[in-house]
Formats: sequence, structure tokens, C-alpha cells
Amino acid sequence: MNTLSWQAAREAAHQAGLDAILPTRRQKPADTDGLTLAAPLTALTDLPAFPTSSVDGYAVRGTGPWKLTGRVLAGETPPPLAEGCAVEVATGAMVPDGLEAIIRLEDAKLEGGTVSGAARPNPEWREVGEEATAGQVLLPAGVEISPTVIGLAAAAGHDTLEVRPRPRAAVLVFGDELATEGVPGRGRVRDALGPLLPPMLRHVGAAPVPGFSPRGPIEDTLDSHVAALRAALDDADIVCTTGGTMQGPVDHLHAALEALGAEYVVDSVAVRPGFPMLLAALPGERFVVGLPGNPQSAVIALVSLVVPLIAGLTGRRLRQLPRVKAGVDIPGRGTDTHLALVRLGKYGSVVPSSHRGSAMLRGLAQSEGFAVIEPGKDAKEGDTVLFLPIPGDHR
Ligand SMILES: Nc1nc2c(c(=O)[nH]1)N[C@H]1C(S)=C(S)[C@@H](COP(=O)(O)OP(=O)(O)OC[C@H]3O[C@@H](n4cnc5c(N)ncnc54)[C@H](O)[C@@H]3O)O[C@H]1N2
Ligand code: MOO
Repeated sequence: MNTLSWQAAREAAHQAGLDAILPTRRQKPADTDGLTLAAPLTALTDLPAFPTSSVDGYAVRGTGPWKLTGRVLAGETPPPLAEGCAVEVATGAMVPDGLEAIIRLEDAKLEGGTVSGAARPNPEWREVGEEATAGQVLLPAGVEISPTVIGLAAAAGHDTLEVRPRPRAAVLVFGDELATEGVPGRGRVRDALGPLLPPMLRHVGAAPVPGFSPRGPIEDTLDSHVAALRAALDDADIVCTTGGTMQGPVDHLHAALEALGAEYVVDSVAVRPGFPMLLAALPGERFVVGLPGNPQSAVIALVSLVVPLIAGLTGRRLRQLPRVKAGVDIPGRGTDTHLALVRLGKYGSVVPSSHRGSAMLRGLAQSEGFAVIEPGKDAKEGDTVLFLPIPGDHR
């Protein structure tokens, strides 16, 4: 077993994704929210494409008063403006060639077909190419497509975009002790990860495989593990398993991976909690991420391995983590990285959560993320530390 540092594990997961980068496809911009730009987004024309009035008013040429000769509405192409003349222009309309100023409606007087008034000091129209010139790169490849990116693509003239899709993900739950309904007791624990993981995977940019709700609990035999993994790998680019990452008496994950010809990209990480997490590459550019059974450790494995893997598969960079201030001293965990469960307080400072045991969900459900305490270090109150958010809608 080759234990990697937490940073090295994230980078290895990202590189493994890049090595198996998903093929591109073309889609209408409106259907691309959450996908990734596979090619730079360029301006297909100058932006604005024509000189555009930024106010409702009168475009004028020469010294006033001016003779009103017509009106240009948005969407029309005006003839050139003659000396001593004015045309009424709407916001967003193309301004006529030859204009020297635009007088706002509220600053103008119209009497008997004659316009008078004074223009404000700054030009009230946008010049061609002010925002971008034709062919200019507006965004590089590898950018996550957000609603504002969709708007920019449409504004720049694109009818389709070259994108990488969301990786397809499936969840397999291991553990005979798990119950999928009812109150826990008598040695049986409710499966918390089966319900937690699909929405979290959606939040980090994966697409849960249609029709594949979490499968499990999978029977604690090697044959059942192999069969379940094989079936899930047929459908998904990434299969997340839960539990069985240690090599306990009924832990079959490692043996099942071996039977399927897997190669480890990551086999345990020097991080607490979450140490036994793993990432294996399987034939056909498929991946299995072994999330430990303790729920907090499973979430840590997801943000540590699945998020970088998805970034690689979609051609994104590994995201730079923001920094926050430690609101109190936060101890390290010796030679391991400590991902300390924290709540975000006022002014961007973090404090450790209560009920933060790795088997608990109570603290996890009330926390915004993890403070990254580097190996061999403690964070003192006031130190800045990296912050790893817990995926969810409210952040
Ligand atoms: N001898 C050692 N034992 C353990 C070590 C160790 O270093 N030496 N490490 C501990 C750590 S750290 C973790 S994390 C766990 C990892 O265990 P597994 O991934 O093999 O998971 P399980 O043994 O199957 O389960 C652990 C724990 O989590 C509960 N669990 C499992 N699945 C779910 C689920 N879907 N929903 C809710 N809870 C779940 C399970 O009941 C166990 O309590 O190993 C430690 N052991
Ligand atoms: O590292 Mo385990 O993953 O502490 O709970």
C-alpha cells in the first residue's frame, strides 16, 4: 500500500482524469449549464457588432437646433445623418453614420419638428468592438459553464458550443449491517450514504446514471462485489463505493478490484479523517472511488478524489482553494493532513464544529467545510488556512 500525501492524492486523481478526458460534443448553449467548455469561447463578431445607442434620445450632427428627419428603433439600420439634422434613437438601436452627439430625451426639447438641447459630456453610444473584437478569446477551454457563460456565448453569436459532458456516476453501498429504512438498532445502522451521495455528486458536476439509484447494500461476498462493480462500470464513468476500504474480515473491495483488473491511482491518503480512501482505474477508462464507510470520511474522500477526478475528466484545472482565517487554535494531526470540520463564522473566520466525529452526521450537516491543517503543523488563532467547502446548494 502506497500512501500518498493529501495534495499528491488530489493531483494524482486530477491527472488520472485528464488521461481519460471525456470526448466532446456540440450542444445548444441553453443546454450546457454545468458542462465544461471544450474549446476557447471566441467572439464570432465585434461586440457590439454595430455602434449602439445607450440611451433613448436624439442623434445629432452639426450645431443645433436640429431638424428632426426620422427615427431609428432597435433592430433597424439607419441611413447616414446629414449636417444640421437629428434622428430619434432608442436604447440599443444602431446609431447613424455621421452622428456627433446624442441628446437624451429628458434633456431635449422638440418643437415644430426641431430639436434643441445639450448633450452630456460623455458619448452616449457604444463603439463597435468596445467589449471584444471578432475572433478574440472571451473564455479559455476548461471553464465550467454557468448561466452567465451561456448568456455570453449567445451574445457572441454562438448557436452551439463544443463541450465536455458531466461524467456519469453510480453509487454502490457495501455493508450487510445497513438498513435502508426504519429506525436503527440491534447492530443495524441506517444507510446514510446511499441517500447523501447522489445529490452531492450532482453538486460537484457528475450526472447520476439514469435509472441507477444507489445499489445496495451489496451482500458481503466477493462474488456479489465483483458482479455489482461490473454492472455499475457498464453504466458509469465513475463508480463510488461506500465502506469496505479497510481490509477487514468482510471487506471485499480490494479483492474485487483485483479480480476486475484495476490499477490503483491512490491507495490510502495521509489525511485524517478519510485515510483508507482509494481511487482505481479500470479497463475502458472507468474509475472506482472507494469512499470509507464513516460518513464524514466518505464526504472527505469525495471532495479529495472525486472532485479532482471530475475536473480532469472534463478538462478543468484543479480548483484553487480559498483561504479563511482560523477563529481559534485548530490542532494538526501529526504527519497527516488534518481536514478539520468547521463552521464559517463572521468575517470569513472558521471554528471547529461540534459533533465532528467521523462516524457522525450531526456536525457535518451543520458545517460549511473543512479547514486544511498541513502535516506537521497546528493552526493558531488568526492564521490563514485553505478551506475545502462541502458541496451543497447554499454555498
Ligand atoms: N484496525 C483498524 N480499523 C480501522 C481503521 C484502522 O486504521 N485500523 N481505520 C478506521 C477508519 S479511519 C475508517 S474511516 C474505517 C473505514 O472503514 P471501511 O471503509 O472499511 O468501512 P466499514 O468498515 O464498512 O464501515 C465503517 C463504519 O461506517 C459505517 N458505515 C458504512 N457504510 C455506511 C453507510 N452507507 N451509511 C452509514 N454508515 C455507514 C459502518 O457501519 C461502520 O461503523 O475503518 C476504521 N477501522
Ligand atoms: O479516517 Mo477514518 O476515515 O478516521 O474515519
